[in-house]
Amino acid sequence: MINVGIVGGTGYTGVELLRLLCKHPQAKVSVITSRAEAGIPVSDLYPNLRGHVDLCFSEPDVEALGKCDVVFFATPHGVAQNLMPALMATGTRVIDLSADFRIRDAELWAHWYDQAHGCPELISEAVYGLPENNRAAIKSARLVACPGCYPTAAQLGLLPLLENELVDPTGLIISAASGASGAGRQAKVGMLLTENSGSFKAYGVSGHRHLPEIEQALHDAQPAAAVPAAVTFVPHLLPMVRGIHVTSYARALNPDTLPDLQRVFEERYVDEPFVDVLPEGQVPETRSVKGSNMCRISVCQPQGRDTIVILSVIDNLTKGASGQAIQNMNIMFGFEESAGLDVVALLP
Ligand SMILES: NC(=O)C1=CN([C@@H]2O[C@H](COP(=O)(O)OP(=O)(O)OC[C@H]3O[C@@H](n4cnc5c(N)ncnc54)[C@H](OP(=O)(O)O)[C@@H]3O)[C@@H](O)[C@H]2O)C=CC1
Ligand SMILES: CC(=O)N[C@@H](CCC(=O)OP(=O)(O)O)C(=O)O
Repeated sequence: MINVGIVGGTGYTGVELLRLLCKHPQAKVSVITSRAEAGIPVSDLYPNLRGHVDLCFSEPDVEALGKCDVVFFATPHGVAQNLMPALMATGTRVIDLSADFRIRDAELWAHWYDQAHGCPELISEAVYGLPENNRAAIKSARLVACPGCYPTAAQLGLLPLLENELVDPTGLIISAASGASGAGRQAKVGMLLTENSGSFKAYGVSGHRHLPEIEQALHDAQPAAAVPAAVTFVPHLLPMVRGIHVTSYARALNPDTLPDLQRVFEERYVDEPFVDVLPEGQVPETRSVKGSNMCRISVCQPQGRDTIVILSVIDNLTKGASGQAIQNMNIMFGFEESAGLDVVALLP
């Protein structure tokens, strides 16, 4: 049994970590932090955890966290990077759900996140935590940077095409939509029920901070990588709580010699416990992954034309954040990859 610490336990990804970890056969949460709720029992704030989590929130404290085998950061960007040097000096391993260590170029990070990076010296050590692409490096990592929610769904949809050099990497279009829990628990007017229920809109059209992360990952996916991947990424806000739906469009490089795409996807993910390629002709729904760590994908070539359409859905809080973080923990500690994650989606 390993001891787990969570920094940022009152947020949506923090409480999702607790929901899953309290049933994990080989991990026990022993420290859970919140500055605002320090001293309060977890079950007072989250009654679904009553009888499952017998802990109080505490102030973030490096000494207490350093006694854990692994610490999850479920904090806004800019937080993990400041605590990281002291925490890693204790020898504990770290899984960061925030964006702090996802982008290899510290200046690019500073540009998109509008602040200087507080710990550039550890960026090169961080391993990007998309298990479907990086399992071997995750296993031995001391610091794992979990992918963002949109980047997870977008990459899983596009990787098979880019890895096989089937599509033009410079003309990728990713149209994505997320439920409101993607924005976190902090009060924001735009996230009020009265502001977004019964309505649908795009945001971040001129530039969203997930763009450089997606481009970096898709560029890495190409074997030759001669041309940088260039993506048009447009996120939307869906009037629901959980779920991400991504529609990606990619133009075939050689439409006349395209292989059977359904087979390409099925073969790419045949051994993946958390990627489900749907049978030809079916489309994925967000409700089919709600509360689960699954990504469901379908691929289609409408009218046999040059543009390939890939649909991918995840739960932003599970495969898009906390479930994927636990999947990474399982890999790092040599546990069954699906330990604690064998959850069937909640439908209806
Ligand atoms: N929501 C989602 O779908 C996804 C989120 N992420 C990322 O995961 C991270 C957490 O997201 P989410 O759970 O939505 O965020 P929330 O805003 O819901 O929660 C943030 C948590 O961090 C704590 N916190 C805030 N500031 C600090 C600080 N300076 N020091 C220590 N703790 C702090 C808060 O508690 P307190 O202030 O009391 O200490 C709270 O528990 C973010 O980086 C987010 O971008 C990634 C993928 C998907
Ligand atoms: C609906 C909504 O607002 N979604 C958030 C998702 C960002 C997120 O979760 O941040 P990271 O994955 O980078 O940590 C947004 O667009 O800012």
